[in-house]
Amino acid sequence: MIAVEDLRKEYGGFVAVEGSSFEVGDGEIFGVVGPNGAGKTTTLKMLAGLIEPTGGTATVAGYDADDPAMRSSLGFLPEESPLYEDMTPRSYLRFFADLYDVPREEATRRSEETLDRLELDHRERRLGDMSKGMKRKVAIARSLVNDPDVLIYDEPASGLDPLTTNYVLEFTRELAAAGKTVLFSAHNLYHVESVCDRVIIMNRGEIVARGTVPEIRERHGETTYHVFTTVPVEGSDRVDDGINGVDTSEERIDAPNERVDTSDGTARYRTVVAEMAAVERVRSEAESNGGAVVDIRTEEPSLEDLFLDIAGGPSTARGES
Ligand SMILES: Nc1ncnc2c1ncn2[C@@H]1O[C@H](COP(=O)(O)OP(=O)(O)OP(=O)(O)O)[C@@H](O)[C@H]1O
Repeated sequence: MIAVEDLRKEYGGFVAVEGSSFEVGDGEIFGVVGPNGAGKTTTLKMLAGLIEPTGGTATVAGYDADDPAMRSSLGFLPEESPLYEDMTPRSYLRFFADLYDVPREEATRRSEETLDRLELDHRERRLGDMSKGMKRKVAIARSLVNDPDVLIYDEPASGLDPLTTNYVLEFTRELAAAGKTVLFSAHNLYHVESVCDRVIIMNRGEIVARGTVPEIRERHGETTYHVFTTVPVEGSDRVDDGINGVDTSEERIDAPNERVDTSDGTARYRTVVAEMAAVERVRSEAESNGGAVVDIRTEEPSLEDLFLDIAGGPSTARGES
């Protein structure tokens, strides 16, 4: 597991991470998200023992993060992971297994299993001749050669096509299901939402939101109602009442839709509102225009929406000019 308490990193007078505290349990996938410069990589590198914190503590798999003994329990996948171009996936993985003193047979079995799971062919091809996606798979396999308890993955799916991305996300879920602790950072918030049990949102070096996505949604988000009517709803002033800044623009729905599409090609109109009271105003206005409400759907904000709301301000860290 991972335990972080009041972690801080200063570069000169510049505060890159401050007051960061969180815990990640065994079998949990924990997301670290935030805009550029929020302090994500700095946090991950402190946990991987690659940079020294200015303050606070970080424990990884029961070791202080700066204890070299911790490395044997950690699989770190940095955002950029240059590989030795003249090696093949097999020789490269063997090389790292040797560094960790993994017995040869065990290392071969483990590496082949991971490469099978990630569907990496051409295991004797020169790494320098492989695509970016193939190299990423080799880097992921490398993070597992020592069978670590804790995985720290920075943008694991970066540069991968959608199919391979799905393999990697599914694979990450399997690692957690097998009891590994996974810290996962990615800019693609749909990936984060689909794999992470809990997340923290960082901005300017600090954690500004935390919890499961539904918890964050409850605290910071707003459900919106999409009201479909048979007639345009005029008088947006009236409709706007109590809408709390949500986009209320009416939009003709031309695209086919299970319920909205009608066999006689009748148009439907959608109004987006933020409260049930506003739905009723749309209904009465439609009825007074000779129409009716034909459908109401609720839409919950995605992690992406929440992120933009919470961390949408300038991403400059404090102390930066
Ligand atoms: N070695 C360094 N010296 C000085 N400042 C640094 C150093 N490394 C990082 N920083 C600064 O610390 C802040 C946090 O950087 P960090 O790389 O942790 O952000 P991030 O959230 O990972 O961003 P990104 O999404 O762009 O990768 C940034 O403002 C960055 O410029």
